[in-house]
Amino acid sequence: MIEQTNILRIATRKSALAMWQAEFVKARLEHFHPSLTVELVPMSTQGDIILDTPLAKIGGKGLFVKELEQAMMDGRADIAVHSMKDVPVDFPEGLALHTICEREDPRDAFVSNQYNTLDELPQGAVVGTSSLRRQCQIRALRPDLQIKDLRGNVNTRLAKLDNGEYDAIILAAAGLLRLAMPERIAAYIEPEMSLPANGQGAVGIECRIDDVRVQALLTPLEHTATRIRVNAERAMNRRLEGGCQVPIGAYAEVEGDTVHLRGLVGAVDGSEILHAQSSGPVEQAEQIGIALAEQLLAQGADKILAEVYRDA
Ligand SMILES: NCc1[nH]cc(CCC(=O)O)c1CC(=O)O
Repeated sequence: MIEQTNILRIATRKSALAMWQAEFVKARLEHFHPSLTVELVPMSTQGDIILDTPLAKIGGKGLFVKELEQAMMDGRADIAVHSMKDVPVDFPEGLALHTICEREDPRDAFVSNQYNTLDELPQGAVVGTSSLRRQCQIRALRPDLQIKDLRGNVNTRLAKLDNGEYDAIILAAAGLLRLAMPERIAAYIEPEMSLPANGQGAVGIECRIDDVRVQALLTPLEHTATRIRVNAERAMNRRLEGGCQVPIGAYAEVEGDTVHLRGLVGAVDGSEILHAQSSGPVEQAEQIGIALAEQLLAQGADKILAEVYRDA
């Protein structure tokens, strides 16, 4: 392949997990394009800087991507590597999600130094999570537990657990597996008990819409089944206006030519959780996501979400 420029710069957050994901994309790009030089451009985002306020109150997940997007718009970077879970449903003008890489384990993980499972936790135990989605599902399973906010990157959260501030914390299994800490996972929480967030475990790559050079370089990193699953999940979130931190779960699986999607909207206190599921041909992943959102809205999801936004 003839390349005018042989350098590609990756905008990334500085957290260990973000750096791992950027290094992973760098390695994949260098594997497919041996003559390409890939450089990382690490930066701090508002989401990394403001650590003392619950995410829902400071504007949600867009905070983790804005600085990276600005770097691409200014030409300081060519791509941004994101955890799909942290990517808002809409992109700024001139940027788009071009590539979705193969998904890691999408499940939530139960992490504790004393207890092996959620069931083993004694009455009133303190569980750390900053995710409304995890909070409402745990409250529904175990109304007696105390949920305490937990912010910071994966290592910060683990340090807070080790300090004794929590009896257990819930993290995405993907983050712990990528950071080579599988022994930290006391138990995987099955989707039936804690439906993952849309895109959890998948890495996505954003770039400028008009950058055909970079798009050609990215193409071999695309994973079709993951793309279908994440498209269905994100379409559901988008229809529910799940723009910021919300108690929404969305999880799709592909079986042959069929995509199965499960969705959930919950009241933060776990008092009410709406579930829905739907299946259809993979070519219609997004329509299935939208239809599922509409099923949830018809069950009253709009009222639950309006309450969440009012309290945030
Ligand atoms: N909210 C932060 C975040 N964004 C992505 C991951 C994990 C990795 C992934 O989902 O790909 C995490 C940590 C967590 O939820 O424990």
